[in-house]
Amino acid sequence: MTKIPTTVITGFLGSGKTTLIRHLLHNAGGRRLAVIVNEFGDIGVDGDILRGCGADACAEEDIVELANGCICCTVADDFLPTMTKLLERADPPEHILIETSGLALPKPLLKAFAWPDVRTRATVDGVIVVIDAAAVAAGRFAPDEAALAALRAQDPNLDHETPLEELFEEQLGSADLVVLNKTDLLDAAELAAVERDVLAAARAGVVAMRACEGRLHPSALLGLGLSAEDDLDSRPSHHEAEADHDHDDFTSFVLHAGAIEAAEPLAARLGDILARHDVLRLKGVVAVRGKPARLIVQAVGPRVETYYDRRWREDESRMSRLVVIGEKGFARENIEAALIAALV
Ligand SMILES: Nc1nc2c(ncn2[C@@H]2O[C@H](COP(=O)(O)OP(=O)(O)OP(=O)(O)O)[C@@H](O)[C@H]2O)c(=O)[nH]1
Repeated sequence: MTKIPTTVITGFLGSGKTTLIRHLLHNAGGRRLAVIVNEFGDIGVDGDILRGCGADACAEEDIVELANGCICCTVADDFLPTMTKLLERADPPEHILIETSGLALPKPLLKAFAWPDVRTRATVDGVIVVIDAAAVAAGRFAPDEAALAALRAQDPNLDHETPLEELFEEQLGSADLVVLNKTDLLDAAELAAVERDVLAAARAGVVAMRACEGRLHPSALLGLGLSAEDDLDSRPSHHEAEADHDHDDFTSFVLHAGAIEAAEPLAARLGDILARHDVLRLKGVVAVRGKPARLIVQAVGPRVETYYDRRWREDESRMSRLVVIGEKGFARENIEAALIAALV
């Protein structure tokens, strides 16, 4: 039996995974694709955005959400049944894309491809790690050396890595191909420096492709034919010994609100809130009074983007909902209060 090639697309929160998949779906060249989308946070935004993009390569039912937590922790309960169902379809997809949550450790997912139900019918074509080149250049994944030195002076046994740095390394270490995304936000010298640092942290032989909004030709991303599930030992992991990794270092909440009066001031208001608080990611759907379409809100670090995607359906209630993700201990009450005040 021919195995269905499956591409795992991973990378930190907001690096551009959904954007890259949207581009793939619109340029699939007749190939029938299915997408499994996993998100951190209690509401699915990415699946909704992908379904809203209306690409021919992928019907709405071919986009499947795994919403019960990070894919690396729910492999047996969520991923395997979903994948098996997809593979058992009378008319299975020609290629499967899996978007992991931005906080996922890819290795437990790769290990699932060794399970008998999956192994005989699917193979990991390749692991693509999408990198927010601007966030790397801004030092978001690098430790604050001065602060760490001070902490270490108090406690010499201190773990030397921050949660962000560790996750970044873990994802990068699993890559077959690195997409250096958001190149529009950097100049040539900055980009070259990021590329050098990223490749130094990846496995030997891994190449980086530069991209803006994930716009790469599908032939560069799909059909790598690497059977990554047979090559797990070369992918280092901090969590090899942990059966269950519960993302203790990160947390999220969902904010529900009514329709807002006008879209224009929202981005600036959100930008202001994000400049004052340590939010890693904010995204969701906002209803604007009198507007027939949904306003999508996206923020990665302090950068905010808003755009209308599709019309509200008759059966949908026109409510706003935002998911907010940060490191554990972030000022949830203050952020929540500020967001409620901004969503008017
Ligand atoms: N400037 C710039 N923005 C980009 C680029 N690619 C994506 N973005 C924006 O970055 C934000 C996050 O993009 P997504 O594709 O949702 O990122 P993601 O990795 O799927 O996010 P999570 O699933 O939350 O981890 C959105 O506002 C995108 O429009 C790019 O190349 N340049």
